[in-house]
Amino acid sequence: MSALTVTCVTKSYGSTPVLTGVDLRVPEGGLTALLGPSGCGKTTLLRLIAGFDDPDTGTIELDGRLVAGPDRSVAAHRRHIGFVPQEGGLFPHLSVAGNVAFGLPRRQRRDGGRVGELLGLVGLDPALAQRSPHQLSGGQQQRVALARALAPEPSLVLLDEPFSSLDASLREETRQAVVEALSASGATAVLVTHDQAEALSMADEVAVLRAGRLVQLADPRTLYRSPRDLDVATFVGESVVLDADVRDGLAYSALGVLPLDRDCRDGLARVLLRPEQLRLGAPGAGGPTARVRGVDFFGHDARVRLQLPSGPTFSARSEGRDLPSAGDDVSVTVVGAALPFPVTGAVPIPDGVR
Ligand SMILES: Nc1ncnc2c1ncn2[C@@H]1O[C@H](COP(=O)(O)OP(=O)(O)OP(=O)(O)O)[C@@H](O)[C@H]1O
Repeated sequence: MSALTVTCVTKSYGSTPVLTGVDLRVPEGGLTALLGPSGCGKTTLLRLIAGFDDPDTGTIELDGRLVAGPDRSVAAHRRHIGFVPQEGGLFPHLSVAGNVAFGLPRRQRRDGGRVGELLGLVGLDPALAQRSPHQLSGGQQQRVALARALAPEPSLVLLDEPFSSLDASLREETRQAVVEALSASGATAVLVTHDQAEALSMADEVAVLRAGRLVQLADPRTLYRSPRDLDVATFVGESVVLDADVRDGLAYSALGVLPLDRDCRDGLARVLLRPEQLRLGAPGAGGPTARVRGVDFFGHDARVRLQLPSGPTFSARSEGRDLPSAGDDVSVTVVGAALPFPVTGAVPIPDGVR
């Protein structure tokens, strides 16, 4: 059964539509990320689910129970939903234990064991229980906020960009702790994020929102490998987009003749590759030659920015060793298949490679 079912939800503020016909199902025990650029309606959808606002049309069901719909709006505090806001929202005058116990049913509030259990669940040392929130790091505060949200064993936990205020190293560690805690508790969760890496690495399913519409709902691998369109493709990861002529199942492109990983009718198309599919070698080692325009070094790997003699630019991902330098010429070969998107109508071929 779906823990959360959103059906054809629409919401406008004044005359501005913010959500249009959104359908979403979140399976029980799953973590679904709502991913989209700023202003696409993620927070609005989360607020409607939480009961902080009502949809104009459509319905929301939690565990099969209608909580929002025509003539029905169950109050937020009766929806049995846990909420983890952007910056934790801990009560500053309460200790860690006080904050966590606040989420517990009244009869369990004096049960120190349960507080310790919840702190353990989110990977925090129970010795922190008597600290004040301001004596914790940002990541620890977010874990306490999650422990508080999980305490009453809610039907659903909503997390609104909970890692956005954390620095990179803390963010990684906190994400992992949150995924583990959610999984161990069996909770169903919806995470709002505009960070594609966060969505792909944490979620069981990712719902991509664009301008108030849900454009794709898929597991992370499917989303990355088979995005519904090029906008989704470039939003969920770095992309190499080539103009191509498709004939008999092959794409004739500036990077050579590429196999396709799904059927595509003959004619003009754009094809998608991911930068990690490109291999760089000495000039003449196979594939076209490109000039290195720059290298962004990340340690574990690097982004090599390239340009073909005919003008188009694109990037490859290369291992951190033996990297070329700006001004070098390299050969570019493609590993694996390209994903085709037929170009409909008489669309002029723009840049070629992005
Ligand atoms: N209470 C409101 N009144 C009027 N317009 C609003 C209101 N809340 C949100 N909006 C508008 O609705 C649109 C969607 O906002 P929302 O906060 O849901 O987007 P978002 O995807 O969560 O963005 P972000 O990632 O920046 O938080 C925006 O254009 C925003 O200005």
